[in-house]
Amino acid sequence: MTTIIDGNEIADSIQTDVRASVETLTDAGVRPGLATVLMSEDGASETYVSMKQRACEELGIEGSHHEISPDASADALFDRIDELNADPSVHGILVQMPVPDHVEKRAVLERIDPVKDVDGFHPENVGRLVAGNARYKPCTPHGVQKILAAEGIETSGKDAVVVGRSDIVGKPMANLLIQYGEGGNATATVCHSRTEDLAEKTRQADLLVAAAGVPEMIDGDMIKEGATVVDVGINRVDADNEKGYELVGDVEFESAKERAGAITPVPGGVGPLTIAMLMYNTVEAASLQSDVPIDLP
Ligand SMILES: Nc1nc(=O)c2c([nH]1)NC[C@@H]1CN(c3ccc(C(=O)N[C@@H](CCC(=O)O)C(=O)O)cc3)C=[N+]21
Repeated sequence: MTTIIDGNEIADSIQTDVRASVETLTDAGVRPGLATVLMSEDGASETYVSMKQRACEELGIEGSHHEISPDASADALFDRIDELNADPSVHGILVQMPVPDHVEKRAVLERIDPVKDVDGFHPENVGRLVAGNARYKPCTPHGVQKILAAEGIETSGKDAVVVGRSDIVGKPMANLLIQYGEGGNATATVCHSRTEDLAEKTRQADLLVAAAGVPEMIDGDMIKEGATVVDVGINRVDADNEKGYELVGDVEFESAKERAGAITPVPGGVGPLTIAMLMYNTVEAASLQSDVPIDLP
């Protein structure tokens, strides 16, 4: 029997722990604060940012949202980041990606105070992660590790294949998988658009993480019998419904579930964990910046 992993349930349980830490901090006079910054009019980006703000509200985190016109200068964004860096009530800053083409993404990530970088994208935090001394683990790969832990899926000694080499998912995911400790000790292979014979690689995987951003590119034929399949893709494809689109993953769910031992759906798989781990990193950030200890698993 294939296990269909319930990401919402795992995210809820993490949020319960996060809520307890929010209370610890608030009782000590520190209300955790997260600032989201959006420089885009893209519908999906607006949806994701509002989901993050809603999660803040539910957990007692002070959320503030900042919109900057996509036509504004890069300096308008940098000035706002500087203000948020200097604001002691803001412990975490998230600049929603993508930013417009005239704004250099790298410069944005480097502008955020690394202690407030709850995405974990600043080069200092990337370096710390690779060195095995992470400050904030990037939310999506960290969420994948939480899914594996919640389902009791062993990674140690296993063949893990990550499809996609992005800075926000593929690279940090592979790094976490090869690290010492729980959720690590795997043999990780990273595949991408130039990989020759992708299916030959994915069929070796005990754990397959699909994070290429290509709708339904992984089908059942590419999956080893009994493998764990984690689908990170969240793709909007045109559909004949009132929204005009539906969400599909990077995995063709119907054929994949016939082969997988366990599989995450889209929606309701990794997505909710990404939000939960952002909240987790925000309370970590508040604790670090205030020296009030918290106890998060
Ligand atoms: N600086 C930055 N940090 C991010 O973490 C970041 C970002 N930029 N840019 C865009 C991506 C995308 N992302 C999602 C998070 C949760 C869901 C999620 O919860 N999805 C629901 C469905 C949502 C729906 O209905 O549209 C689900 O999968 O069940 C989706 C997408 C965070 N991102």
